[in-house]
Amino acid sequence: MIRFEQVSKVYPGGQKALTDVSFHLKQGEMAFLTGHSGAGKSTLLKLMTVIERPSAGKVWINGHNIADISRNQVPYLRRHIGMIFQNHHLLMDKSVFDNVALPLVIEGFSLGEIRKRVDGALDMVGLYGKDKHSPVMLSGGEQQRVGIARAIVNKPPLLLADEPTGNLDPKLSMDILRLFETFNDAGTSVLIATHDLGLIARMKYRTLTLKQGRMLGANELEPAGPGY
Ligand SMILES: Nc1ncnc2c1ncn2[C@@H]1O[C@H](COP(=O)(O)OP(=O)(O)OP(=O)(O)O)[C@@H](O)[C@H]1O
Repeated sequence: MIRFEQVSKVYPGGQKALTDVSFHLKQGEMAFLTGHSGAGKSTLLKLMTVIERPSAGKVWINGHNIADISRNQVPYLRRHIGMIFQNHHLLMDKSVFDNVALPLVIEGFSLGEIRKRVDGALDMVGLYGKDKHSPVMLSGGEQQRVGIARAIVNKPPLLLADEPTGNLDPKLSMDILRLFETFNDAGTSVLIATHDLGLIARMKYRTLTLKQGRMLGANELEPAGPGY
């Protein structure tokens, strides 16, 4: 699903963000990504979504080596990745429905199909019936769930979450994590970047730890087979 082979990233200006990072997130796996501030977590996520490209090494996403993907093809790759942000990036002047529908509108789905899928996604995150609300009328936890509904509405095989529980209390954070587990149980691969070590400790998932741009203890890769 995601495979990094000896990936390094040096930003223009010489700032080293990642050094020789190798790991593999298997299809259907759920894992945490953690590390101190500045350890390189966001850079890793930016490489997965091709916002940035590696300075050295290989990044494989859904079987594609991103070195082979032209700028025009990047949006097609991103359609297979649901991205969830800490501040959820909602459009506050649009309804909950419009926010969740956005990826489907971009993909050109019919209005009937959009209605069906948005209802389904809102149901999954426990917000069925709130489609006409404005996000400003919702609590922080509900807004975060709108962001999650938007990320899963086109059923991507991979979900990436960047500090998805950053602004939430422990109970709401746990609820969000349980939601990710539901998607994972249905076969979606999930990678969650978080500082919240308490949350990680309460769950049973593999934790990828970055320290000053290096991945701790995860550098043994099996040979790449088909489907990487
Ligand atoms: N666009 C950029 N240009 C130059 N340096 C950058 C850029 N983005 C990140 N860096 C540097 O790369 C290193 C890793 O940053 P990154 O944002 O990936 O860390 P992080 O683990 O996500 O941190 P945080 O938890 O604070 O968000 C840092 O030293 C940072 O200053």
